[in-house]
Amino acid sequence: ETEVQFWHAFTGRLGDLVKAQVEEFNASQDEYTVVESHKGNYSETLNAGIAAFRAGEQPHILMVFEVGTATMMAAGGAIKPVYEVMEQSGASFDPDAYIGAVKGYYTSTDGQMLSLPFNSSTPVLWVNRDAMEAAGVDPDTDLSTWQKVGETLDALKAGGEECGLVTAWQSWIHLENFSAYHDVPFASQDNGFAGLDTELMLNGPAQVAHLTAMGEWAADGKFIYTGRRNEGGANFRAGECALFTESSAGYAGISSEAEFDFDVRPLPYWEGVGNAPQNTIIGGASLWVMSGHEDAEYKGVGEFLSFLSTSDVQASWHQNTGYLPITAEAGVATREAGFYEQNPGTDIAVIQMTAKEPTANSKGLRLGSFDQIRGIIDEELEAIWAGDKSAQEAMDSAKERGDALLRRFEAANR
Ligand SMILES: O=P(O)(O)OC[C@H](O)CO
Repeated sequence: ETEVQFWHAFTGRLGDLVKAQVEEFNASQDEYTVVESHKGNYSETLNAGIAAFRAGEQPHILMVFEVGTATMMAAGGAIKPVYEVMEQSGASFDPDAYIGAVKGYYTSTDGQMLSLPFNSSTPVLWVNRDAMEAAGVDPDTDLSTWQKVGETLDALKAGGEECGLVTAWQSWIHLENFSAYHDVPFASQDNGFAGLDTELMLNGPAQVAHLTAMGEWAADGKFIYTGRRNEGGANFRAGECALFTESSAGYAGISSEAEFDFDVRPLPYWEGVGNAPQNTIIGGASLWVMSGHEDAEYKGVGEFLSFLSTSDVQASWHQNTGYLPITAEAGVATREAGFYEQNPGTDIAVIQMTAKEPTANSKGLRLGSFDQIRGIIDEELEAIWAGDKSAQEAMDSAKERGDALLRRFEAANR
């Protein structure tokens, strides 16, 4: 059997679910064997793929988080665009079946799909209802705006809650999505979509006001900082925190581990700031096919990607994980099966991302070296939470340091 190597970044419940998908595909036919390997977190997996390519040992399929998209798009000869793989493999593939907001992110300017939007998410607010109740706060309290969240954090603290708010992916949620959701730019040139000559604009008044409030909540012990990625998930799932801003895909772990009553709400916005609520943007990852392999192997890659996009596989993936259903058909099948009625709130992510026509500020981000830039942003945010810098100082510095990397990327990819 022809072997297809698939490198991904999933552990825990998500890792088990990917394994199950691969096993199902392998059992469904006898021409190809997909071999899945966990290569660390999203950044480690991206770096492992790049290093392997340089050594001529690249896998066929590499999971790359949304942050690495511009880097992969600029990687030219290292990748084989998905539309080409599908065309050549003859596997069934209908690019129009994918929902626009998801497809658009991974499509070239001339409308060709470059990578498969396998696991796409958007951030939401997770609520530990038992923790709210224990602190004497009505679990149905309106948490739609950050103004209301601020009041609730006061009430939670007064009721003895030691971790009012925790977050995953601070830059993604509190800066990148924050900017889109309030319809303010994160970077110039339509957040990088319109050209490589883009500069960060994350130090604007809306972002600074939000981070100032978060910094005050951190100083008061109402927002607890746990790490740059999804470390806070462990605290939330253990029942230690009341509110958790995290990916819709937090559902996979929360639904399988939480021993408390939880619900999910739209990401809060600041009433009166920008055009909030606009729409939130995509996160998660997509599957990139790497160049340098045999035709017969690409045929197997095409069959596997086609299998992953089938309505049944997508519908159950969406329902088990909280990732968006990447095809319209999988969304309809999920609704018709009564899943959203039985699991209220699980359709919030799709609605939040697609309810409004995206603006130039809310289509997403396309910035080179963005994994490294996120590292800079994380460092600067940590300085705010620690009380070492004001939000304005930290974001001015993030802009200056991040822009230097954007200039280098521009020079290398002109
Ligand atoms: O947890 P995920 O897979 O939804 O990813 C969240 C962020 O997009 C990572 O950059």
